[in-house]
Amino acid sequence: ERSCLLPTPQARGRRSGKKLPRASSAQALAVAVLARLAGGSGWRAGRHFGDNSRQRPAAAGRSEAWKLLSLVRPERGRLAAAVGFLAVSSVITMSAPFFLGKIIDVVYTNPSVDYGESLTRLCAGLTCVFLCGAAANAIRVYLMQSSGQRIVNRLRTSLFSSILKQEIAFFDKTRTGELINRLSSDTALLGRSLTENLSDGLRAGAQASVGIGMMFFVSPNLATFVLSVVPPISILAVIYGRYLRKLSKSTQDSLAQATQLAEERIGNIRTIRAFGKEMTEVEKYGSQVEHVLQLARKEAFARAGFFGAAGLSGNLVVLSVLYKGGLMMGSTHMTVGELSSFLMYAFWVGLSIGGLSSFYSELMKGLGAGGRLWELLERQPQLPFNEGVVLDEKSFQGALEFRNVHFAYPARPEVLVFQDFSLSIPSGSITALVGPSGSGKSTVVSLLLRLYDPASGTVSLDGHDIRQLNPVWLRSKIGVVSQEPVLFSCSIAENIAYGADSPSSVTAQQVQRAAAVANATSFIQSFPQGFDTVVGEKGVLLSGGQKQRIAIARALLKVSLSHALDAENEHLVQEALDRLMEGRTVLVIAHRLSTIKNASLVAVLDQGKISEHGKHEELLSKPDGIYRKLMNKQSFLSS
Ligand SMILES: Nc1ncnc2c1ncn2[C@@H]1O[C@H](COP(=O)(O)OP(=O)(O)OP(=O)(O)O)[C@@H](O)[C@H]1O
Repeated sequence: ERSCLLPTPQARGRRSGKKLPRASSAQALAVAVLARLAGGSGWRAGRHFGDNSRQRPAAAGRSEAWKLLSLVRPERGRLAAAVGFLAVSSVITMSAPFFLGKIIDVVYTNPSVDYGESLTRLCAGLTCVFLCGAAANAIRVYLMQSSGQRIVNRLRTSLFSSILKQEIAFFDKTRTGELINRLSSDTALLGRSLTENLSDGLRAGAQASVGIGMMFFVSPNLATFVLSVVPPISILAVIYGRYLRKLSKSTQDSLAQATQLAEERIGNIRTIRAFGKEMTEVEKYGSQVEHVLQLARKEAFARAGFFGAAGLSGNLVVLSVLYKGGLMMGSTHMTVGELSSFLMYAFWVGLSIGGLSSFYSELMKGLGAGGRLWELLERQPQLPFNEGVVLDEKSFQGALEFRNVHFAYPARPEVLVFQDFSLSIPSGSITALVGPSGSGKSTVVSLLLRLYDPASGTVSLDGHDIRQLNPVWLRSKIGVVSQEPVLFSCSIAENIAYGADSPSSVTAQQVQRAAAVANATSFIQSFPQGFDTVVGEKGVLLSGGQKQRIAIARALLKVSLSHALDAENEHLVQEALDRLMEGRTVLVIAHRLSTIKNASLVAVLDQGKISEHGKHEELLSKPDGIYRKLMNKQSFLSS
């Protein structure tokens, strides 16, 4: 049952008087309560609760580069310091081969002279310089990483806030996993790209160019030779690298699927436990990770080839440099120290070029993540989040009215749920809303909560269109209790067959029979794919009662249906509901006769509008009335 309860001053006098409807807690789906407040009058225009989510974020509409800069700006002090330390450590790193070559020459060319003292001085000096280089590098890494983390934290907080302010229709259309990915990996990717990766890239770029310069300085001949050999190898490496990335992406995708399965099953552990399906789920997960393993094996094979070839070509380049350098030494164009320096520079250049290529791919990943993040960060909620008028609480009556409302869910715009729907719920009344499953009873509550706006027509509270009211304030006056069964992201047939001990051996006839007993056949057959319609997070969106009937069919395949609450429990919940409804305007969405009989008014919802409205007895006395037919069908529920 779903109810809305609205307060009235008069209702106070009735507190101890009128008996309230006995809404069945076992069937309770939702109770919406408009809290009761004392008298007064008028609008309090222009009051806002907190921030205004419809204001455009500061970065909106600016260029991509400007947006990135706006993220980095708060960290500019730390980042500038990090770049300074980066310059110091790079200069030291790149001067090392030159001085190490000098040391080798001192040792090698003066074997007969006593070079011990100058060697000690040179080594001690270089050790101090290296220590400074190491310290500068450590400080750089710390500053970059901590700035990156701060940027990521700021990004995550604004993103989470932006997500939570989106309208409900956005969540109808967007998968949760996608949003979680934005929050966790995309923010981390962008943060890293802007800090550590940028600094690694800067360092690699500086070291590669200084290294190449020094190679030419030490030996122009040898440098020309190396630079004619390396580029073709690099091109091959880039092509192979792309292939590897593709493979690695398939592995990641397959892993993501396995993770999604695990996430859903862990989240629904109670249902799995109740059906004793732990081992079935373990098997399903096992076959998913087996697929990941197959892809990972292929990737490992490709990687093994790549690293083997990379190592071999590196060694071959070094060998050819030694060979050519050796020949040059023989003809006295080069000293042994120069050859050593050259080799060390070549080594650094190789490392730096590798660093540059990973900088590039990380940068691309970061920019891709950034694009996706901006889209979400700058998305304007289509319904206001926390702005609008707040009614003066003293004059608050709690009278509700739906006038000529047309409505279709944004996720299914082609299906009109309401067509010219009008309903008046007087202040302090108890109105029961009845109607066939899927007729839009829950939608009435959603419109009341302003989770969606009608396409046309108005929903008003005390005569004020709720579109002018602050939704946060409006919802603060409404309490909702709901009870929804959980379905898995697979077909309706699989969801029903899930109840059997061995789902694979369940026949289509058994599934259909269970659905028929659970009164689910007609709505299932109304879907184009019938029993093969995929439901759950990715599938079509079902009404609460439709989901319940699928769940009932699922339970029917296992054991006979049992009630969720025992009598005592039900009594306790009922008492709480009675207290909740006391002195309030109540809208009960009811199936039970006992509940409906106690309502002051009954409204029958059929084909998008109210088809009958009046007292229970009046409606029941109409010979061909829809209400009468509905009651006849559902009377077994009143027991
Ligand atoms: N979020 C949604 N997006 C798209 N369609 C929806 C959504 N929620 C419900 N619907 C559809 O809107 C129609 C009305 O649903 P609603 O939940 O209001 O029915 P109901 O009368 O409360 O049904 P029940 O008694 O079975 O709970 C149904 O056809 C349903 O499939």
